[in-house]
Amino acid sequence: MTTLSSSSSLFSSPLCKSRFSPTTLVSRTLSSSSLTSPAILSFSVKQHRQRNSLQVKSVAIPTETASEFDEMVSGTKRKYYMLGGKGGVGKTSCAASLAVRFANNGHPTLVVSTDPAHSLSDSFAQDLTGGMLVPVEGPESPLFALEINPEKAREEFRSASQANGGTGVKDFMDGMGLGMLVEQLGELKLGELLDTPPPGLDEAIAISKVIQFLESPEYNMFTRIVFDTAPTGHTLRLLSLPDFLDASIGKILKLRQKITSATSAIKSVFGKEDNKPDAADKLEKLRERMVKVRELFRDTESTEFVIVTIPTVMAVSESSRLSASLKKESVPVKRLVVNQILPPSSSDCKFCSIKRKDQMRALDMIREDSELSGLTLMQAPLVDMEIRGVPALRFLGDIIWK
Ligand SMILES: Nc1ncnc2c1ncn2[C@@H]1O[C@H](COP(=O)(O)OP(=O)(O)OP(=O)(O)O)[C@@H](O)[C@H]1O
Repeated sequence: MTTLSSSSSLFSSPLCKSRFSPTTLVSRTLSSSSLTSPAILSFSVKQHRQRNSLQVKSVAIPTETASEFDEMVSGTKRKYYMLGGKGGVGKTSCAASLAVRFANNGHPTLVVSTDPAHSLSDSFAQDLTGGMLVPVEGPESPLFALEINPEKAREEFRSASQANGGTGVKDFMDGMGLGMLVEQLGELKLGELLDTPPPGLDEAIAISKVIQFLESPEYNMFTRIVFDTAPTGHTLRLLSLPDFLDASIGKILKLRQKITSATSAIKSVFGKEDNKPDAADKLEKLRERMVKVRELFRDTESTEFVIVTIPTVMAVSESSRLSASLKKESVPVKRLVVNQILPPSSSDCKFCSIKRKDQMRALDMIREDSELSGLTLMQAPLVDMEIRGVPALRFLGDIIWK
């Protein structure tokens, strides 16, 4: 069994004389009056750690009012949670902890990393590479994790697209004096696009891959799907990418149609066989999945995008822009997780108190921000341990997702 260890404090700097021991574990909404002095629930990390190392089945966390998590967990209809934000703010930790929390509350859950720089394996302290679903040991209901291998997914996409403009078709068409039609395929530069993929392409392909998985009956059991998405820039490009790819593939398919009708006319004269039958089908399927990705992101019934941030001016500004872009793209956003908040320090640590003041200013900024103030705020403290493995994720999840 993995136990939580805390061998090193995050505050071992000479500036901080006392060992850091956070006690402010709270999730509140922005409508509450005292954001700058969050209510302190007397529930220490130490207590939590003790409970986890004893593997207590249900961790009783004091709650303030009807919980946000109640809403997230209710119903057996499948729901998708996409977690995204600036790099390094704790997206993976939050996504993995949410997945553990769902699984511990009766939902067979799948957690997927579509970030090309995966850290889900590190977070679960388990090897999840290989592009297949891997069972995660520990939670009460089934929890599976999946790291999509972007290279592999892209390769699949490439072979589908090349099959339409590849040498097989070209040679055949050249032979028939219709090579210029095939050249038009080249002008779409899909091959180039795959050699130097724009940010977002890997993710779009990864998400479409997940949809492909979920279409098969053996994956019907999952009622919660949590996505650990790539950092903000990728996510924003991803949102416009399906339209772009949809258009490109649409053009290719039209050309393919022209080629097919030209070849069948020639075939009927010369009796030649075209043995490239299913490439267009494959491409069409891919296009359909891209459209599904786009629809999934905008489906208010089943999907929610959760923005994860930290209380710094830079992160809050980026979150505000992300929220605006998501709104523009009609992606449903309701909650904002502010991670790594320093609890008030009882020691005379100057570094801690300056840092906390800065953080409180950033929280004020959130409250005053026109984009973010309408979101439900969920606060998570910076804890003095590495969030790794199911017990640690369970611990973090119980704090954030209340
Ligand atoms: N509340 C927290 N308290 C202490 N450490 C935390 C907390 N949240 C995250 N961390 C730590 O911060 C580091 C980065 O977290 P994580 O990998 O979840 O971020 P990320 O946003 O997914 O990063 P990337 O953008 O690089 O994928 C990890 O070492 C994680 O354990």
